[in-house]
This record gives sequence, structure tokens and C-alpha cells, in this order.
Amino acid sequence: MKLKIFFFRYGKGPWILEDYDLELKSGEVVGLSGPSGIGKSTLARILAGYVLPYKGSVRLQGKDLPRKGFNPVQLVFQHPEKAVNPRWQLEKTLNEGWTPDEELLESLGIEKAWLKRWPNELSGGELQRFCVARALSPATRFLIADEMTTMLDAITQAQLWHAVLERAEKNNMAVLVISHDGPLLERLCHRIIDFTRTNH
Ligand SMILES: Nc1ncnc2c1ncn2[C@@H]1O[C@H](COP(=O)(O)OP(=O)(O)OP(=O)(O)O)[C@@H](O)[C@H]1O
Repeated sequence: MKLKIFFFRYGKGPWILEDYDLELKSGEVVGLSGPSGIGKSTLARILAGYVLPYKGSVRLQGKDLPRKGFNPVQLVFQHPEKAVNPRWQLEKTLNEGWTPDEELLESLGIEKAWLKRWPNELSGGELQRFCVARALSPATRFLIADEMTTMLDAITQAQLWHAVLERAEKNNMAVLVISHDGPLLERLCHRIIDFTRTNH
């Protein structure tokens, strides 16, 4: 996954990304740290193709991101309630991009009874497990976890990360972990990037 020198700002606001370079290898788990408001989530949205860089490009295995079909760059962020359709039962959301296998659902602690529920009938942590499962398709080459487990207790957090890293290794998927939790990054990542140093 190669992100080449790009510039980004919201409207006529200040430049948030300037001359930014990032490269992740398949199977690599990389942490991204930096102070609040510096632009980490903006970077995540650009990587996932939600917003376009003002100048520059995001290239995955030498190609631009596909504009249609399943996105090989999946973003899971802090607020699952904003990432699901409130009018869909969880079963539909779960199967939106692929059909997650039983083993994955079990490792994420997703209970069968939840599948028939609506998003407002689950806790944030329960809902987040669906967002994680949905993102872990074999077609996902790159997962961006932007404060993905911030709202969870330590045990659930460990359970989700265990499941995610196991799947990432199996599928040779790169993972970018964005978090303010330094010890979490130290535990999970092969290397950690400091956003303030990489943004010139
Ligand atoms: N849609 C938007 N329109 C205008 N400005 C925005 C928008 N989204 C974010 N910003 C601004 O861009 C800057 C970077 O925000 P971003 O959310 O990327 O930071 P962050 O490093 O992820 O912060 P945090 O660690 O607090 O989540 C902030 O100054 C923010 O106010």
C-alpha cells in the first residue's frame, strides 16, 4: 500500500496533510500516533477513499483504488452507530460485503440472537463487533482501525484484537492501528509511526 506525497485541506482551511508519504507491506501491522486534531482520521478517510487528496494518490499494489465493488481498503472507526444502516437488521449489515464464517463470528463474540436485532438494540461494543466482522473479508488487503476499540473494556478489546490479528495474518492483510493508547500500539504493532514526524 503506497501513499505518495499528497496535500489535503478541508475547504480553504489549513493544510492538514503536507508532503505525506506512507508505505505498508502486506501482513504488516503499523501503529499511527499523534496528538488530537492533527489529522489522523483525515488520513484514514483518504486511505479508504472516502475523500480524495487535494494532490497525490493512494495506490494499492500499484493500482488506484477501485471506484466500484468491494473496497479492499476497509476502515473501522470509533463510532459503529454511524457506520451501519439503522434500518437494517444486523444480519443484513454483517453480510453486506461478504459472508463472514462461523469461526470469525465466534472469535469476535457475536451471538446468533443479535443477528435479528436492529442497531439501536445493541450496545456500542456489540455493534462494533459487526463492523469488524464486515471489514475482515478475504478481499480486504488493508484494514484501518481508527480508535476501533477505544470504547471497549480491556477484555473485549483483547478479544477483538486477537481475532483481527489472527485474520490479518491468515489473509496477509496490512493493518494500520490509529490510537492514543501507546501501550496498545506497543503490544499490537510491528512498528509505530509518529504522525507529526511524517507530515512535513
Ligand atoms: N469535515 C471537516 N471539515 C472541516 N474540518 C475538519 C473536518 N474534519 C476534521 N476537520 C479538522 O481537521 C483537523 C484534523 O482532524 P482529524 O479528525 O483528522 O484529527 P485526528 O488527528 O484524527 O484527531 P483525534 O485524535 O482527536 O481523533 C482538525 O483540526 C479538525 O477540526
